[in-house]
Amino acid sequence: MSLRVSDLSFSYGAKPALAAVSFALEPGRFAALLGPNGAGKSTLFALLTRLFVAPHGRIEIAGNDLARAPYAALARIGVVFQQPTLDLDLSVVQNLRYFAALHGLGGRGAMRRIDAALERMEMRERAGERVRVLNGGHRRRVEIARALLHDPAVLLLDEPSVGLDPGTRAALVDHVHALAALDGLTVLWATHLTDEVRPDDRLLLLHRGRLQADGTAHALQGDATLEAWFLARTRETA
Ligand SMILES: Nc1ncnc2c1ncn2[C@@H]1O[C@H](COP(=O)(O)OP(=O)(O)OP(=O)(O)O)[C@@H](O)[C@H]1O
Repeated sequence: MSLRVSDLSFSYGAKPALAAVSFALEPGRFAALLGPNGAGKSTLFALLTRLFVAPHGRIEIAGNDLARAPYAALARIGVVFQQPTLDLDLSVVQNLRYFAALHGLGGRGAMRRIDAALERMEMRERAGERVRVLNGGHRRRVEIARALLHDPAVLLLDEPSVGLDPGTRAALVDHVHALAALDGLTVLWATHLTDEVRPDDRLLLLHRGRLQADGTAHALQGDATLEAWFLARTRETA
């Protein structure tokens, strides 16, 4: 398994945010982490990236225990956070070189990886342009290329389509599906939008900090639309 989460719980003070969450993802899998606002998606990502340390439970990334071998585990994970973090005044390639250097990658080896990552995201011909002139979808693709530079086994994306128009969103979802299918990358894509989930995707439904459903999207939704299924499963009972 590329990513294994076992019995993970977390609270902000007295307020529980995640309760006994467990799942495992195999290589090449696109998994949608679907949940309404406040479900606990960002908290789960903060634990997976070790921004927070989980007091309960266990996380394994490509066979490395995040608590016992954090450097080995984090080296196998690529992350695209909800808030864009590119330097708008640097070119695409300068942004990527800076990040490569943070990972101890330099010289020709780094440039080869940068070329390959931009190629994977169909952004190679934009390498010399300032990020400021790129549209939102292309900026997101650069961020994904950056997250792939160190050749991770697992790619985490926290609501990466926020602020993009529907066509651009759909193209980005397609791109990342292709990465999982062609490169054997394990993808965990957090969203609250059901139209980003494909029928064959693994679907993890998170609501009020609990994993409420885990399976293939088409099997979970049955005869309902995914939107109707999602609303029924997450309707607040006051
Ligand atoms: N720093 C914090 N302090 C206290 N409570 C927090 C903090 N961050 C998140 N929470 C609470 O924890 C719960 C889970 O929040 P989280 O941000 O993980 O959800 P989410 O699914 O990512 O939502 P969103 O889509 O709005 O980002 C929510 O009830 C939220 O109010």
